[in-house]
Amino acid sequence: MIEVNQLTKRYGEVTAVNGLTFTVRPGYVTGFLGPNGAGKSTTMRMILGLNRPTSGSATIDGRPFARHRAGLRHAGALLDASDVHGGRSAAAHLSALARSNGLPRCRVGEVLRDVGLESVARRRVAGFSLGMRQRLGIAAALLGDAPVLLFDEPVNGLDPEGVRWVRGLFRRLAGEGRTVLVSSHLMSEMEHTADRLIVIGRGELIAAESLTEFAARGTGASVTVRTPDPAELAAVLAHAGAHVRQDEGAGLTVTGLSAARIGELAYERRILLYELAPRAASLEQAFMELTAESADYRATSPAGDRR
Ligand SMILES: Nc1ncnc2c1ncn2[C@@H]1O[C@H](COP(=O)(O)OP(=O)(O)OP(=O)(O)O)[C@@H](O)[C@H]1O
Repeated sequence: MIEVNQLTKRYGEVTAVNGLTFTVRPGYVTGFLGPNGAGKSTTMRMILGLNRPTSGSATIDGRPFARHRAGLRHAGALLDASDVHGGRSAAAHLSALARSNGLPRCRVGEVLRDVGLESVARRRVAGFSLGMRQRLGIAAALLGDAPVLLFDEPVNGLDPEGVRWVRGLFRRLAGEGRTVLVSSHLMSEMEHTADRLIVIGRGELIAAESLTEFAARGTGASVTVRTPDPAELAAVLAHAGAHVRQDEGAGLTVTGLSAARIGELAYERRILLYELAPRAASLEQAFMELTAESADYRATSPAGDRR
């Protein structure tokens, strides 16, 4: 489990992370999302003890990472795939890591197999593509067979087959009961990978919840209602502040009221309901809406419309 409590990091005038509090639970893939510059990498580096917080704390299984004596056995991470000595082979790079962390040499062959780099194990990393470097970075994260794993933008440079593979890998790792935190600035990458989301913008927490809960926050969220008396129900709901659209047949599409509130109002007026179905907004839409204010670098249309 990763626990972040009131974590703050300032670089001079820049506040990269501002009072972040969240928990990342074992057994799930948790997506760590935010626009470019939101503070994801800085937060991950603080969790791993590589950056010192200005204030607040981050712990892995109850202790700061630096206080875990067997570092890589406790938490593995892919932070920057280009951060490898190009003159070394993949196997030599992983062997050096295994040696310095007191891990058995046999792990090197195992993780190279896990990430599909077995056939190029003896090749110099300088000749690797970005996708191969990502796989090598993932292999390094897996080396210690750690219960807690962090991956910063792991999908960068992977081809579609690689993306599918990495999704399957994260699901398997979470299925084994590990804590898996994966950062991305794209909701489309997380939609099919993550069970839960932590969303930040300008260093501050926007959401920490399931995908379903997050999607329900978008303004595109609506409730479909069917009743034998649509005109009367539409009038009641409009009076309560909802926007109501009458669909073909006896259906209404309602925005601005929860399904629970619609059910209560119908019950109070003794209006029969045949169907009461919440429809979530798309995750992408919710993400764009909730982070619009905090996106530093987003193109605007000529009219300045940010949607
Ligand atoms: N060493 C540093 N010195 C000064 N400012 C920094 C430093 N590291 C990060 N920042 C600033 O902190 C903010 C957060 O950066 P960070 O790299 O953590 O964001 P991110 O969410 O990982 O972004 P991206 O998706 O673009 O990788 C940015 O404004 C960045 O310019």
